[in-house]
Amino acid sequence: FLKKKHSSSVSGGGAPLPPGGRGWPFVGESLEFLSTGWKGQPEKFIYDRQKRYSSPVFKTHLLGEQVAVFCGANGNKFLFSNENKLVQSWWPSSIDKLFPTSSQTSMKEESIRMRKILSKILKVEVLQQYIGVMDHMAHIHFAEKWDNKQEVAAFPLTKSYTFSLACKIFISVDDPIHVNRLAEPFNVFVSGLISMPIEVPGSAFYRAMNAAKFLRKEILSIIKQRKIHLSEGKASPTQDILSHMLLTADENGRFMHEIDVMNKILGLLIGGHDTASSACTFVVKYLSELPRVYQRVYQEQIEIANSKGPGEMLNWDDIQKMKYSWNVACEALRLFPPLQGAFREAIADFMYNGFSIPKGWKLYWSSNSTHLNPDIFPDPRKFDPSRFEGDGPAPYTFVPFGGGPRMCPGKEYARMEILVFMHHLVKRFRWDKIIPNEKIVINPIPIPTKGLPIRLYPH
Ligand code: HEM
Repeated sequence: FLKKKHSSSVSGGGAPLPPGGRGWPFVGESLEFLSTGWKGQPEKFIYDRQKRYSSPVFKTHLLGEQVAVFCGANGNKFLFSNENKLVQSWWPSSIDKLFPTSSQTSMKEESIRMRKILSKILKVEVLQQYIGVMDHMAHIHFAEKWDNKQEVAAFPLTKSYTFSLACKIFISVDDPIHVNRLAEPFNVFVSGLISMPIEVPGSAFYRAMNAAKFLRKEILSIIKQRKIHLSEGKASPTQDILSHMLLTADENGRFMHEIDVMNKILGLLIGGHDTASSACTFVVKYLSELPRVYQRVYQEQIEIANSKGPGEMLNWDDIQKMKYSWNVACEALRLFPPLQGAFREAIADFMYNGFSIPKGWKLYWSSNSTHLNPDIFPDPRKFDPSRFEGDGPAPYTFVPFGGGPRMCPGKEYARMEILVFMHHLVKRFRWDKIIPNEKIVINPIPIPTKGLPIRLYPH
């Protein structure tokens, strides 16, 4: 009884709108969009439509919004380089409601200001000082959760690694009881992020709102206590990202509101663990499948390990030496990008490729529209880290972290934590997958359905 809607193909100004469909009333094409991910093929939604409409931009209806999907390197370039000119960041309403802002200024101004502060705090010079902490935390993690085990499930463990790292480096929480108290509500919160924003008891969104309330209260009390400790000289101004955030002013000398600090910390804790744990999991998967790749990573990491004195921590130079390992991680990020893409909103009417894009439309870029394109990455399903040697992929084709002014501010942090993880893993073990063809789902990040159980063989 639900008839698919046909949409008009010409905008008010006369230029044609991009080709495409509207799908079903209310849900639009959301189910197809999400279900291709549940089936492990998120690229199918994009490639099917690109083929059907023979166009690098097509329109669709997702999450209650009229959306234009921009494809290919040119689409990425256009959206990334027109930030705050023709487009601005936009998040689905479920995310928006879970992250309210205290801001009195416009969304655009506020996000530019926040971005500047965040870039200052997550810049390489600040992060370098945490490599030793990451190394130490990784050591404890492996000693407690991997050593002396014959079999483990890699995904829950990588999640525990990235989450405990984030708790330590962002807010100096390292007591395992406290970390565990935060971990569960975080999982509930993340499950509600991409959901229908319906606040009825029992819905994913309702549970996420409750989890968010609890987490806000916890983080706010950590912030208040930290402020007191900083003023009394009992806490260090550089001990973690929270201290940096409280003490970093924008160019007008303004500090962040407590509420914004809380939301940013919440955002970092979320952005900073599920994505990176997915990346670590796929590194584990590919290293078990490809002994030659494993051997080269092992060689690289063992040379670094052997160059260290007893008890000497990894440092920034060591991270720079992990070139092959990073190429391997990049290839895993190309094949299974933790985030499939992100949204923007048109802040003016504009033309793209002969099509009219009306102000207010939501726009979407997707990493898979280039990552799995055989014209850009020949034999795209093949795992081949040499793609990243020399100059590497052409601009705007390899985009797991996005690009332009809104590129993921946690990229360097992620690189460090993934490489430190690889260092500890290969230094200790070889491993086999227990389930040879374990299914992968994308919901919304890619994960092996059974958590990637592996059998460990210590060196
Ligand atoms: C492998 C790991 C990661 C991947 C693949 C990844 C990817 C992305 C992508 C694609 C975006 C959206 C960019 C856009 O809107 O165009 C993003 C945004 C963001 N990421 Fe990451 N990320 C990762 C790790 C991290 C980490 C470790 C942190 C925190 C330390 C972080 C913090 C953020 C934040 C705060 C944003 C929002 C930025 C904004 O809206 O301006 N991410 N990330």
